[in-house]
Amino acid sequence: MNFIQQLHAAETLNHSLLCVGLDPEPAKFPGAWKGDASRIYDFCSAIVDATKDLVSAFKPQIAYFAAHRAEDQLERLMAHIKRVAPSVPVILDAKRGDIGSTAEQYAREAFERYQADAVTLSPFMGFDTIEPYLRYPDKGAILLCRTSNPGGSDWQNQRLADLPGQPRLYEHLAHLAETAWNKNGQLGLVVGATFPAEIARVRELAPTLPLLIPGVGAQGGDAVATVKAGLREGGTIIVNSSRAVLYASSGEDFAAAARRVALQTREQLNAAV
Ligand SMILES: O=c1ccn([C@@H]2O[C@H](COP(=O)(O)O)[C@@H](O)[C@H]2O)c(=O)[nH]1
Repeated sequence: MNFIQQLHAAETLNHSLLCVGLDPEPAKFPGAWKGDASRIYDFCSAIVDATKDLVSAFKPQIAYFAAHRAEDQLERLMAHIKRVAPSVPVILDAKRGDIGSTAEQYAREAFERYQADAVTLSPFMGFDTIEPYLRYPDKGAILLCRTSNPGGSDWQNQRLADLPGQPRLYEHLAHLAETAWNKNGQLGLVVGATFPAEIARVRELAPTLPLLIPGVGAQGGDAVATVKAGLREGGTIIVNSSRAVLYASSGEDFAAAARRVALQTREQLNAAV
């Protein structure tokens, strides 16, 4: 099964559009684990175990592991997810972007070292920096398009004066990703839940691509508006929530609390379909 097929299978199995983001911050860990980076695996695997039947994907963000020299724990976590939730695809949020020879190494890191099913990429350096990831035919490559942060507007909303109709940068990227760049149907796009109008515009330009949508929960994005703007027959959405789920409780009940928030979020998304 390729990434897109895996995603659809997990959506159906778990009746979910929710992706739980795995952004471990030891300073926020419960009880005796607080501040202890050697507990990153224990914390994240407990979250996985508590939510694995509620999600369409998991999304570990690599910086939260690398910052604590915890790449070995990320490897163990990826293996754990494959073992306990083999139907749930894992998106490695790495936002890589570099020349082709370096991109080949990043692709090996994501797909061979970590066994990710998809990876997030910055398309800023052009198609030759994306192509090495597409040599893994079963894997997904999800390109930053209209990001959830306010500063995303600095570049992504600028108009490209040389192109017919002067599209905005994010609009042109959405078009390329739906058409010329999507050689084997492996691409998806990142669009922030904080900008529902832009989600709708990206969906117009890229009717079939999966949209990874971070920004509900801690960033305040509207779950209902996200579903209305992004979900179409033939074009799914992967709605990510990280901190709101991970840190729903700072006590020993953190995994049960994470499950409650994941369940509520899944139901909110499903009610908007
Ligand atoms: O535009 C983007 C792209 C990626 N992210 C990532 O998603 C999560 C969001 O975490 P929350 O705690 O739910 O806010 C995080 O890993 C970001 O690096 C994003 O927020 N916006």
